[in-house]
Parts: sequence; C-alpha cells; structure tokens
Amino acid sequence: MKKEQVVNCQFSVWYPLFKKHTIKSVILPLPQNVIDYLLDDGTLVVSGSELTSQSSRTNNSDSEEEEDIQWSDDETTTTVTAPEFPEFNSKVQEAINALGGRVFPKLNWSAPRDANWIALNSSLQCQSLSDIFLLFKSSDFITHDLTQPFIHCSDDSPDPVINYELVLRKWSELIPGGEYRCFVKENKLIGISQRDYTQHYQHISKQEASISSSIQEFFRDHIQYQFPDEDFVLDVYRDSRGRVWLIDLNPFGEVTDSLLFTWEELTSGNSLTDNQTGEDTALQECPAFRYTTSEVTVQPSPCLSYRIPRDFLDLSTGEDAYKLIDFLKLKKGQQEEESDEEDAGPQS
Ligand SMILES: Nc1ncnc2c1ncn2[C@@H]1O[C@H](COP(=O)(O)OP(=O)(O)OP(=O)(O)O)[C@@H](O)[C@H]1O
Ligand SMILES: [Mg+2]
Repeated sequence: MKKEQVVNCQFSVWYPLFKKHTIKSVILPLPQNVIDYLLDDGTLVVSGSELTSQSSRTNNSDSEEEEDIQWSDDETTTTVTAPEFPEFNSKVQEAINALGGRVFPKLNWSAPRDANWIALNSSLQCQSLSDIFLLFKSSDFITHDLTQPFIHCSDDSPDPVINYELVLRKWSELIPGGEYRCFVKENKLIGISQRDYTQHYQHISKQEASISSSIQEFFRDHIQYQFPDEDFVLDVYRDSRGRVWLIDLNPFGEVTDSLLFTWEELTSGNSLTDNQTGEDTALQECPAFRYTTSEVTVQPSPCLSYRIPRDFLDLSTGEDAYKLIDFLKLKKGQQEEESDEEDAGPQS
C-alpha cells in the first residue's frame, strides 16, 4: 500500500466527490492546541467538568485517626481543569446543531469505534464537544490517525503533510445487517463482505442476489472511475427500501479489516470464491459475496479487547452497589491479612 492511497482516503478528499450518495457531514479543521490536548496522556478531564484529585496518603493507623485527614486545601491537592477551546467549541456546536443535534464523529480516516464502551450511552452518538473529546481521548484508533497514519505503507518517501480535520456526520440509525464492505481492485469490484460478520442475518442469505446486484449497480453508476485510486475499499449501507448509500472509503491494504476475506486472497490476483457455493466467480464476472451463514459461527465483538472489564466500569460509575460492597470487603480482608503477616513475621 502506498502513502498516496492513504492520503486519497481522507474524508475531505472523497466527501466532495460523493456527497450526494453519503450521509450529510461537516468538516472542521482541527486546531493544533486541540491535537495536543488529544495526544496528552494526562488525566482525562473533558470540558465542562472539574476534577479535584488528591494524592493518596498512606495511613495505616486506626479509624479514629483517619477521621482527622484534611480533605481539602493542603499542598497535595491539585485541581485539574479541562482546557477550554471557546472558539472551536462554538464552531463544533454550530455544526452539531446544523446536523440535527446528534452526530457521529471521526478524524481524517477513523472513528473511535474502540471507545464506545466508555460513553454513558455506550454509543458513538455525540451532542457536544465534550462527548467527542471523551471518545477521542479513549480511542487507540484516533491515536493511530494522529500519530502513525502511514505505518503500513511500503514506500519510503517522506510522509505527506496531513491537515487534521474533525468530521461530524449526521447521526443515522444504521442497522448493522445492512452494512457491506466492498473490495475494489483495478477499478473492478472483486469482493463483497458482510460488515458485521460476528452475526448471522437471515435476510442476507435470502436476498443474496438482489443485495449483490444493487451494490454492483451503485458501484458502476456512482463510484467506478470517479475515485483518484484504482484500488480501494468501499463501505456501503443498503437501506430497507433497497437504496444503497456510501458510508466510507478505505485504503486497499492491511490497515483495513478484510473481514470475511483475507488480504492474501484479495491481493493474490487469483479469482475469489463465494463462501456459499465455493464457486469461482471469474466465470460469472461478478464479485464474490461472503456472509456469515449460521448462528453457530456467531463471534464476540472485534472491539472487545479494547474494553476494560465490566466490573471496573460498574465500580467507577457506581452502577452496581453490591460490587462496590464486595470490593470494599475484599480490600479490608487484604489489609487484615497484611497486618496478620506483619505480626507473624520473623521476630528479632
Ligand atoms: N453517521 C452515522 N451515524 C450512526 N452510525 C454511523 C454513522 N456512520 C457510521 N456509523 C456506524 O459506525 C461504523 C463505523 O463507521 P466508519 O466506517 O465511518 O468508521 P471507521 O473508523 O472508518 O471504520 P473502519 O476502521 O472499519 O474503516 C459503521 O459501520 C456504522 O455502523
Ligand atoms: Mg473506514
């Protein structure tokens, strides 16, 4: 994969070309101080909130003495305030309002898909800049865009200069069973994969032929030969009325998930096979279509490894009081064990 292919797949490159066929969006340049804030590893504090942290003091004394701890105004107390970006904030809010009040945020290439668990609604839906910051600061995918967008590229030319952008897309309730990823090589649609391959959707096997032909028609009429590259990966959505929409464009290479294909197959030059029939598609002149065929193959979400254990989340949000009680009991038990060990230690 070449650096130029990555450059061409930036949102601001393809959106003006295919505006009519995709979700309404607004692109805002990302100021340098916002980029610095997103890359800063410090305490996560988002705009509009204030957190007072106190460095913990080790105190092994009994409970009466613990009551004497001063919880404020000593030199160990620091107040962490979220940085404010008033001008940028008002531009973002204006754009969110213009898009109906709820948006799906991205950077030049990626959305913070690995961070949706951290949001209160467990979703990427945002209504304010602080919602966006919370997701972006928790996402490895966003850090990837900011720090190493060309990591999988094979050419050793200097990295092109990137103008970072915040992309706000109108929030749309997309049904995961309607999403497909299409692999285009030398301007030919060679493969279509169900996007949410962890689930089995009955309607896909029932409507396989019509889904495939509507995607092929969409590609031929609106995309083919109109993108600056001849190799790329296109994400589409087929709505309940059978209309196909463009969701995203991605580089043709390892950086993009090949879903139910492998990159070896896609780049080998050999013709691909359908998963259903195992038939070679070269003779039929149509793309190989792959989807998950039975409930047995249902797999865990691919983003699961990015999350923290559910117990931690319940504890931090105070959602499960019983877990908190168990946790405190466990802590107390550990402390008692430690002091027993100290008492039982070697006597001098
Ligand atoms: N405007 C939107 N409103 C609601 N959900 C959306 C919207 N756009 C995309 N999504 C959902 O979010 C998912 C990821 O979106 P998108 O493909 O733009 O992210 P990405 O970071 O480019 O993903 P990938 O790394 O797989 O290329 C989509 O599959 C879709 O389910
Ligand atoms: Mg993408």
